[in-house]
Amino acid sequence: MKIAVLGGGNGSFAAAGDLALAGHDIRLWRRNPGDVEAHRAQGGTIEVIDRSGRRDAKLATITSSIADAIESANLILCPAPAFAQAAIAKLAAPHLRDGQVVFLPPGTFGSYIFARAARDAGNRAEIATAETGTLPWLARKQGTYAVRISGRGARLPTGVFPSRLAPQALAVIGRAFPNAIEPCGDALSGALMNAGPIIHPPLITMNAGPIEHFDKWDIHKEGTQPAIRRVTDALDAERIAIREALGYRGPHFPLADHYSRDGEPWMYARDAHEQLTDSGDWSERLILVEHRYMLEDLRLGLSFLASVAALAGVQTPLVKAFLAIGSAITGQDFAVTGRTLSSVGLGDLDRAALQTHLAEGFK
Ligand SMILES: NC(=O)C1=CN([C@@H]2O[C@H](COP(=O)(O)OP(=O)(O)OC[C@H]3O[C@@H](n4cnc5c(N)ncnc54)[C@H](OP(=O)(O)O)[C@@H]3O)[C@@H](O)[C@H]2O)C=CC1
Ligand SMILES: CC(C)(CO)C(=O)C(=O)O
Repeated sequence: MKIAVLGGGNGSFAAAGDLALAGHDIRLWRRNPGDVEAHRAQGGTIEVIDRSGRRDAKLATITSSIADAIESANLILCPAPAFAQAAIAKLAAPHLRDGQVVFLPPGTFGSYIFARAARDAGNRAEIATAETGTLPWLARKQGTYAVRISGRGARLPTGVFPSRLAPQALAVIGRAFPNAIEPCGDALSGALMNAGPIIHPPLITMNAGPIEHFDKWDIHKEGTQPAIRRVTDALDAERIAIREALGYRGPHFPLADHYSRDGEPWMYARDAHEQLTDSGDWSERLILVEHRYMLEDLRLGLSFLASVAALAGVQTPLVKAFLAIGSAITGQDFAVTGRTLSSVGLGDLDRAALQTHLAEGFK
């Protein structure tokens, strides 16, 4: 299948490399022409490192023209941080065509931002946008053209906008992720599966001391202690309460299952947490005020959860507490700079009107 992969971070390199090795025709788009030229000069490959060893994946195209990347792609994959979505969506919007599917792993409701950008660009093509709860690869770049994959997505709960197009959209996405895609309803349900805003805020704020003191700190190894896990579970309970109040059925993919040795498997294979900590790749230098854990998951992810909680009538004391702590750490008011239903253009809708819009799309 022809797949456009947008972005140049860990997730985009893992996606491009892994899907090329699986036999797909990969068109990688990056914003910086210099990075694209250098990658072409290197030969246009990505070295994928995993339990099977090291393999070179040859990409079909590497380009800084998003139109070229998207043209004739069946699936457009955007594994970029949520704060990049609006800019990328605006560039892609005029070029999207009937039948194409845009998939954001994960999304923070970015699937709606892509759909609205197409609409705002006057593009009336019948496209579907979709999102799931995590990146289908636990991945860190190892140098400029190599990426280590420590785990892969096994179950990807996926919501689609508009949800009336879900059967067609999920069939396309399923060709790239065989046996992993699980329909979870509309795009808001997909957004409410996102694990990043649950796992990262407690890890980075409760580890703020060691993160700032040491050159490198592994938030998943030494940084994941029982008190933090208890807070993460309580924060996750707020996310699940929002889902239930809005009528979304389970499974809700509680984050606790990610750490568990029995019970329901989570989104990655059962030993993923151990694989991740054993890799050593998450022993990182984190600049708290700049890192995506703060500016993506805490600022955008939790502010979005807070706004949906308000619509659903659910109390979310921990969501609010972490937003306040994040704002204090960064000196930025996340109530102003965050993502909300209003900031994506849905502030005027009540619950029923929102659910109809998510099912039907733009008229
Ligand atoms: N990595 C992982 O293991 C996991 C990641 N996730 C999630 O997956 C997503 C991707 O994560 P990851 O790849 O690690 O993140 P990175 O921090 O590696 O992504 C950064 C990349 O995003 C691209 N980017 C940033 N801003 C823009 C922009 N305005 N326009 C175009 N491209 C932009 C840049 O590409 P360029 O270099 O070309 O400029 C940059 O290299 C995030 O939502 C993350 O939370 C979830 C679970 C695991
Ligand atoms: C590995 C994981 C799931 C937790 O930090 C992640 O989201 C990341 O590295 O960005």
